[in-house]
Amino acid sequence: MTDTTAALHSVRVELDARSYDIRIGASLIQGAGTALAPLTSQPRVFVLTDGTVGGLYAGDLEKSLSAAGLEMRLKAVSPGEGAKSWAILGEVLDWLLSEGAGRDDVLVALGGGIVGDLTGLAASLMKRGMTFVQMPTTLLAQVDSSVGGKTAVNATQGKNLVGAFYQPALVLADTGLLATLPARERLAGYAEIVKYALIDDPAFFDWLEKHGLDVVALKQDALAEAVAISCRAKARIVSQDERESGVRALLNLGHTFGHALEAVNGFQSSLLHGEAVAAGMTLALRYSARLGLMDITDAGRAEALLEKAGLVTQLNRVPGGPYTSSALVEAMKQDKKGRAGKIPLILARGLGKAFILPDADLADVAEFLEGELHRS
Ligand SMILES: NC(=O)c1ccc[n+]([C@@H]2O[C@H](COP(=O)([O-])OP(=O)(O)OC[C@H]3O[C@@H](n4cnc5c(N)ncnc54)[C@H](O)[C@@H]3O)[C@@H](O)[C@H]2O)c1
Ligand SMILES: O=C(O)C(=O)C[C@@H](O)[C@H](O)[C@H](O)COP(=O)(O)O
Ligand SMILES: [Zn+2]
Repeated sequence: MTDTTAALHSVRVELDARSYDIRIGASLIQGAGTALAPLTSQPRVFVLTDGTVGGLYAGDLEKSLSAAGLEMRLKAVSPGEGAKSWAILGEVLDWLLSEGAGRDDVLVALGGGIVGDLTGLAASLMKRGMTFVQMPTTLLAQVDSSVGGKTAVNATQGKNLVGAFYQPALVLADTGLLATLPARERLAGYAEIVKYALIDDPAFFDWLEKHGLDVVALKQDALAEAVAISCRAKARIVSQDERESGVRALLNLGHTFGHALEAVNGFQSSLLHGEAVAAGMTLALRYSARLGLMDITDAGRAEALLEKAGLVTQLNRVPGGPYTSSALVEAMKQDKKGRAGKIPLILARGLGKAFILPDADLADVAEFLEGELHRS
């Protein structure tokens, strides 16, 4: 019999005692029980999901857990960024406490980045840390949010402002689950894939120019390749700088602008995180060109790659808003990377040549954004 649960790719995140594997492949959910059993001494596994993902996949997960002698205890939150809130985090912790969960229990995030960020933070807080497993079900979560241990909820003041670094013990990325993902969500994940190419992998950028649409169309070979390349890139950076004191900030390319767009939009579903990052990366590259750091035609090549897939890159066409340069710059000041009044920006000296500018001139950024808001 063919082993449909075999991982196609396995990527190791090296973090001393907190090292873990990312397994990537189709049908991994069928072997989830076998993969999780060694992580717990308890006969049950706690699973947090959202209503949509739970409706689609909680049954498959339960079957697999049950075949491994594990009972599933499930909670579903409402889909959407609103779940990354204090109120919902409190509900999740109340649920775990009322179920008697302990440090030796496993808490699984079955869902996209929203469920993953919320679940990871709950796992870090429960009795100061219970075992946490990521089962990412969106493209974005498989290439980015399930890896690296950033967990958070949002605040009215800004994105991800309350959180912790808390690594999972295992990531099971079943690429088969992406078959039900809406097209718009696929594109949001694609934006974070393009990010890795723009950070430090020009060969991957060239590959995406040829095969990017196959990734978005979920053609299995291209998809598995792109997920594995992305996870390797993220694992390499996280292994060097787990808590973002240096090089990890590169993973924030496009995010200072992107998070500002999300905050001004009020975290509504009219603007997804990945959509904000696509526009944010374009702004970062165009601002780099304005500073004379990179060629505007290279910034245009990156913009064309994103646009060809269907992502909106021009600030004046970004959904949500209204966005003003002053509101965006105010929101940028909440960036967690800021120190002593300085706001760093991730900029680029070319495609695949991102770097950290430690102290952005926000008056100049405001003038730049004003121009972008009127770009034709
Ligand atoms: N921790 C990190 O390092 C990190 C990295 C990137 C993004 N993030 C965060 O991740 C969040 C965005 O995550 P996301 O884009 O995965 O969004 P998401 O979690 O909202 O999922 C997207 C939508 O798709 C649905 N869905 C999920 N999987 C599905 C499937 N297989 N089939 C059908 N529908 C499915 C969900 O119900 C949801 O409505 C943001 O809050 C962002 O800040 C965190
Ligand atoms: O893992 C990282 O580091 C990232 O920056 C990945 C980003 O794609 C992600 O959106 C992350 O949540 C942003 O973190 P933040 O610290 O800027 O809130
Ligand atoms: Zn992101």
